[in-house]
Amino acid sequence: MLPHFLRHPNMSQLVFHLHHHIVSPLLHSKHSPTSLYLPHIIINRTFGGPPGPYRVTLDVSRRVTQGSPVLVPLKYEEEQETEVAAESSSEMPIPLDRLFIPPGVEASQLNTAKRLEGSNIVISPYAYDAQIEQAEFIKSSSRVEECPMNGYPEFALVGRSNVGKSSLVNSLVRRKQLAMTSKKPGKTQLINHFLINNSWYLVDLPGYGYAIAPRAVRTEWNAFTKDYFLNRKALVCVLLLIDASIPAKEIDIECATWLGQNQIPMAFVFTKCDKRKKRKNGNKRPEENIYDFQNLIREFYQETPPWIMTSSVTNQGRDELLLHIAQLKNYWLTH
Ligand SMILES: Nc1nc2c(ncn2[C@@H]2O[C@H](COP(=O)(O)OP(=O)(O)OP(=O)(O)O)[C@@H](O)[C@H]2O)c(=O)[nH]1
Ligand SMILES: [Mg+2]
Repeated sequence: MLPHFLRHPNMSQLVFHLHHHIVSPLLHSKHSPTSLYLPHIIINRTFGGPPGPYRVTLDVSRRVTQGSPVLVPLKYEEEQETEVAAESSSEMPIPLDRLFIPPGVEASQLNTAKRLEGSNIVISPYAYDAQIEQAEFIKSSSRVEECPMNGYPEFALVGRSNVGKSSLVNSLVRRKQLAMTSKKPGKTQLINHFLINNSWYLVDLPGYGYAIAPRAVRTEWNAFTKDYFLNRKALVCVLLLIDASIPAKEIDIECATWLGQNQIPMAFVFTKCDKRKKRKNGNKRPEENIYDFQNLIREFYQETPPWIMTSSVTNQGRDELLLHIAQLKNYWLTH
């Protein structure tokens, strides 16, 4: 460990300084031909807290094989709990490298940026007009070619059968049964388009991993959804729903991995965060399941993906998810 102590007035200057005076020289110094050592920089500073001074530590012990992707070797850690205006007092601060920075946020804005409660999502200047005033069921389709073709931006809900996709649609639009829900998995078998505020679509997709469905149906689902994810031009973001009341299933990890490897814009929407099963039976809290899940999928994502906690019973995360949808949609419409 090589300790360095720097004083710097703002984060972007600090990062610039670190890269030019510390990271670059280290990367270009005497390394063996097959491997190099990436400095691992720890900056003790809470996101959203006051600017510097920062305590910077260089850890040159991480060996990275040449040819593997060079990740920006910066790690930010909290030194103390600093007051952060946007976060509720009960929430833990999130290190900067675990935050999702949406498009439209400049590096210089990071010092003052706020994040959505119950999520790792930073709020951008495009987070406006988020409320749903009008919601209308448009059609059910069984193939991508049958889906509406007017090019409105689209947000697709995907996830295991019974995870709560249709319930989330109803919670977002504040209607009891706009989307049909059921205790029995496999209720939604078609792609349902809901037109919101006459300007964008919320799409309820059939659930995956529906065990009772014949294998042929499941294979077809895979072919269909992959086609949809890869070729639907108006698809702004896939909302992958994961049940936070239980540990993630293998099929959830598979889906998350596939989306990450194919670089499909997505967000993890954790559902059923109101459900707290008894700990004495070995169950974990939603927060713990969410934490475990992220560790399982981290390596498949180049950048930290966005995640948000929701419940269709208490409507936790409803306004926050709508704000995230709005900031992506508004950016998409203007670029
Ligand atoms: N406690 C709790 N239960 C929920 C929540 N969301 C959904 N459920 C319940 O989970 C069950 C399945 O919900 P659906 O919304 O039909 O699930 P789905 O993902 O649309 O399922 P398919 O259409 O079969 O793919 C229902 O019994 C819901 O009442 C939630 O946030 N909290
Ligand atoms: Mg459904």
